[in-house]
Amino acid sequence: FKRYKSISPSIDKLHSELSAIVGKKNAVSSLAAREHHNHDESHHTGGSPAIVVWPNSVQEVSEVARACYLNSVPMIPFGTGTGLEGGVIPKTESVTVNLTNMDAISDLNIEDFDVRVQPGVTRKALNREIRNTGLWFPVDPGADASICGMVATGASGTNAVRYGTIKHNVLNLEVVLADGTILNTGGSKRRCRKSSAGYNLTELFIGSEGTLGFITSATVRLHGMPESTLSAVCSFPSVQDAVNTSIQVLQYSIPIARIEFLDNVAIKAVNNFSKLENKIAPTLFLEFHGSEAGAKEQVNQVAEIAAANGGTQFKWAETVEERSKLWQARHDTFYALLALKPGNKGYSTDVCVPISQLPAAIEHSLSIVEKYGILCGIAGHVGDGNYHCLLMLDSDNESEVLRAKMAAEEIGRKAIFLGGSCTGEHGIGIGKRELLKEEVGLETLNVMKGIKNVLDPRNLMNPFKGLPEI
Ligand SMILES: Cc1cc2c(cc1C)N(C[C@H](O)[C@H](O)[C@H](O)COP(=O)(O)OP(=O)(O)OC[C@H]1O[C@@H](n3cnc4c(N)ncnc43)[C@H](O)[C@@H]1O)c1[nH]c(=O)[nH]c(=O)c1N2
Ligand SMILES: CCCCC(=O)C(=O)O
Ligand SMILES: [Mn+2]
Repeated sequence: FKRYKSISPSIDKLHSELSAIVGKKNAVSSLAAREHHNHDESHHTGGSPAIVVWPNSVQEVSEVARACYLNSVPMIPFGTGTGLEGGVIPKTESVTVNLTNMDAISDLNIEDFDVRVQPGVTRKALNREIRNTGLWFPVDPGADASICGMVATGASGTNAVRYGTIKHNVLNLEVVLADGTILNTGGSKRRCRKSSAGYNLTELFIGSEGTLGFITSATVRLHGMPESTLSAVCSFPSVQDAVNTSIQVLQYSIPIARIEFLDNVAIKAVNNFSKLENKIAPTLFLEFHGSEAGAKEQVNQVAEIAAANGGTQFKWAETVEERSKLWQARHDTFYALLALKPGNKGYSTDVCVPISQLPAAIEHSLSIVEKYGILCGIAGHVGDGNYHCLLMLDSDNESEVLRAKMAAEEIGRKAIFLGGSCTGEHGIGIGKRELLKEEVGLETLNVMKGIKNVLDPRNLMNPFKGLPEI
């Protein structure tokens, strides 16, 4: 294989040092390894890492970090590469640290509803492992992402309206800082539901996108499996009617488990891709969890609200298979939309607004994509006020790339204007660094920069991501 030819001698020296730490076969600069680590699932592009390492323990991560730190070479943590903001893409000559070899699930406390996972554990792997305990881990970005990667991006998904986002489900983190220091954000072995002890360093690392350190294990909360689960689809005369239904469901404090919006384009795409037969109309995918009586009561209340907004009768997913087909289709919406224009890349926006502002935000988004002439499908976790416009673009078409970028920026800016965020769950990554500045303001940004400077004074942890340049 072709070995990477570095421009700086320090990389060759570092390669030998890293091989001595993780073993020769776990410190690689082959073209295949470099290309595997030069992209995520987004449209973003950049360079390839100079070296990829696969540490096997937290001590090895610490020694790898120490070696990179002493050689002043940037490091990029790599989970499962399903991110949508280019977070794992190198922007300078870097070492990518692939954490998937560390895949232990430990400290399962069934009575306390918690468990500890290393970065190689994905959400599906955890749920497989604990399936006979009556517990589950509900945070579900469509992809089978690593749970530590989900912590790093501040992820959520379709269940957040009922079970919270990853932020609400983390009790403690073990992290390795740029200089190799190992620490537990809540203190060693802490796994209590609440703590007022000191600054909340656990939340500091949630959504830090690899810019503050490596997350080498996460202690997360589990939930009891519901006794009864009912799923249904309901279509509406207009986007507003569907969105108003979800707002009213929340206003009545109905503890709905999932309430997901898909527009006409997205419904057409999932029908084709996942062989469903939904009416082409603004649609809600719904799920209810509870005791048998409790879930039915929720259904009756939501059916009444939907009908008052012109919704059709619920179409039920009757069997377990039908239910998982429905939610797999929702999770595959990104790929379903891309299949509408084969060869295109997807540029996903991710705004989150106060729920009362959803109708105005979505209406504005639709006018923006029309203005820029971009094909777009909308899928949203409307129960959280969070939705995605997936802008389809041909990456060889410069004008289209530019127009999509401008559209995404205007959509993000409008959300900020409405009291919302430019990213509800995907993160800032490469593309939203300027919007972050507009969202939090200069004073807050300066505090963030100060924190970055304390934890990573040489700016070696995933530079050019998250924060605008210092
Ligand atoms: C089809 C589809 C659908 C969705 C999504 C993706 C795809 C392909 N996502 C996005 C994605 O799954 C989500 O951002 C995951 O949290 C990324 O986890 P990975 O392990 O793949 O991180 P990945 O390897 O892509 O890294 C992402 C970022 O986190 C950092 N990182 C990763 N592991 C780390 C660690 N152990 N320590 C420190 N930093 C680390 C990286 O450096 C990078 O900056 C999503 N998301 C979502 O929130 N809701 C959703 O609905 C969806 N839906
Ligand atoms: C098209 C949306 C991008 C992925 C995502 O976050 C989701 O499906 O919810
Ligand atoms: Mn999403």
